[in-house]
Amino acid sequence: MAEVIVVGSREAAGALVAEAIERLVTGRPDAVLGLATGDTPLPVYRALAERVAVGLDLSAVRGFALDEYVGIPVTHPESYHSVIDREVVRPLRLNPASVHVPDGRPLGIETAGERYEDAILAAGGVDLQILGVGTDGHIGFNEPGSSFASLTRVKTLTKQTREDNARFFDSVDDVPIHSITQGLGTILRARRLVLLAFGAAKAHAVAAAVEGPLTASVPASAIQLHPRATVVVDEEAASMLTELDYYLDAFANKPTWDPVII
Ligand SMILES: N[C@@H]1[C@@H](O)[C@H](O)[C@@H](COP(=O)(O)O)O[C@@H]1O
Repeated sequence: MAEVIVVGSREAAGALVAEAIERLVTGRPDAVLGLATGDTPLPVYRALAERVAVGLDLSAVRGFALDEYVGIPVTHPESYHSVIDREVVRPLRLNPASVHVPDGRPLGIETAGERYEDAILAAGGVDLQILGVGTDGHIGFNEPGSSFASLTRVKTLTKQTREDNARFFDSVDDVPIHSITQGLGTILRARRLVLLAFGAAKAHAVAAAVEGPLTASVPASAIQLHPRATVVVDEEAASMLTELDYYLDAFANKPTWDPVII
């Protein structure tokens, strides 16, 4: 099962995951990070940027974003190319040439998924994958029904996801209909998974992912198949977990030899 860690705030979650990433990179300067977009991972990136400001060197780190919209120019401010550049590459002083985002441009889109898979394999795989979760239980843009074996490919977004993401665009009609996303099979190959979720709106998705049946209807439930998955949530996002007391107890009694996340 996934290890569940309940934190008091988004900032505390960011600090916890940033510390694990610093440990990872200290041991392996060219570690490969799986990068999520959305609001959820921002506290992690902010906490890492603070560490970079006081000397942490992430310049050899490599990165692979989870997903990208299809059908908007890469230069669009809400393309995940732009978001990753703005929220991750620049503040963390990563080498832009080492950070990859799926190619959502129409030309060659049929083979873009395969090319992305090849690039991840050539990099030696993802060491630590950061994940958020959609209110409908999607991870990346793997909408409900996505195969647990899926690899990077084009997915049609659900109405719910387009409505959730409309806040980044002028209107819901401006949210692209298609995306290109790492598959659940791709995500499960990462050596470590860290799924973050904050706020009551995510409580249902978190409970379904951690404790619900393994089902393609809740793509995030795929994390139950991963041997090293950690779920970092605030109290609101944890509020529908039936076994909450057990998770709190397990974390309070975590063996000292067992590091948090990494
Ligand atoms: N493709 C992204 C997901 O990777 C992200 O997890 C989800 C939740 O977003 P937020 O973290 O803003 O709630 O939104 C988008 O759909």
